Amino acid sequence: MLCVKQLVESGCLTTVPSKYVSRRSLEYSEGRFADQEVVIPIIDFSLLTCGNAEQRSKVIEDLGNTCREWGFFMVRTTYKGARVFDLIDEEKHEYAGRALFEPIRILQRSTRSGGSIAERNIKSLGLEETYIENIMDMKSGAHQLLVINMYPPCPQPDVAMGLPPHSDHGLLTLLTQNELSGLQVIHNGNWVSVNPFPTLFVITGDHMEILTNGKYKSVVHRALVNDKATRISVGTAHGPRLRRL
Ligand SMILES: O=C(O)CCC(=O)C(=O)O
Ligand SMILES: [Fe+2]
Repeated sequence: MLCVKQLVESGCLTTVPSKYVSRRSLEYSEGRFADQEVVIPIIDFSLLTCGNAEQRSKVIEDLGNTCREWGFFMVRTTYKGARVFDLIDEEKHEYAGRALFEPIRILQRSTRSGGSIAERNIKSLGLEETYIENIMDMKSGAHQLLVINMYPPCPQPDVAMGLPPHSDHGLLTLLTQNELSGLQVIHNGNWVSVNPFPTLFVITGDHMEILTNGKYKSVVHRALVNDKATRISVGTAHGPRLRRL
């Protein structure tokens, strides 16, 4: 049996093989599609560094409200590496590791961004920014997972699922994608489509929900496929070391 990538590359895929037909309909019980377009919140992190005191505290307040209400938000940032799909080749090389076992720089940067977003999340609850770092002993090591998802075009997008509904473990996941949409999150019992956005999505994970006693929700999300072109998403999940849990 050919894998999905081989099937697509064979050029003769006209229907989805039964093995890949999603057993659950796209509108399965966990959520229905929202009746009207829902606007997903955008948090402007650049204001934390270049805004005035009032703007900075507004960002923290917005972040708290968003984590409580959504467990998901988009980040406006001036950091170029966040727009990895828009970089030209020379720029991409700046983020490459120089040696085989050197971590790719974009991941190191992503660790810092993940850490600082988690700190702000916690601050928005009125706790010390270092609260998670301290109780999870994250100075002595953290867990990071890099996931690269590729969704080739599918001739029958309504019968197949790219990634079934799930929540992410970890504190939060930073997600970026090429220009194609496909990600959906559950909001108020409805599936809401996340339209392409040129920077980062942040998904609150299970550890964040547990550490905040359920105040910040770990959001259920999924990825749909499309029949037009290959969609790629890159996610980095950040959390405490697994043996620390
Ligand atoms: O492809 C996407 O947009 C979702 C990816 C995802 O949820 C994951 O890797 O955990
Ligand atoms: Fe996920």
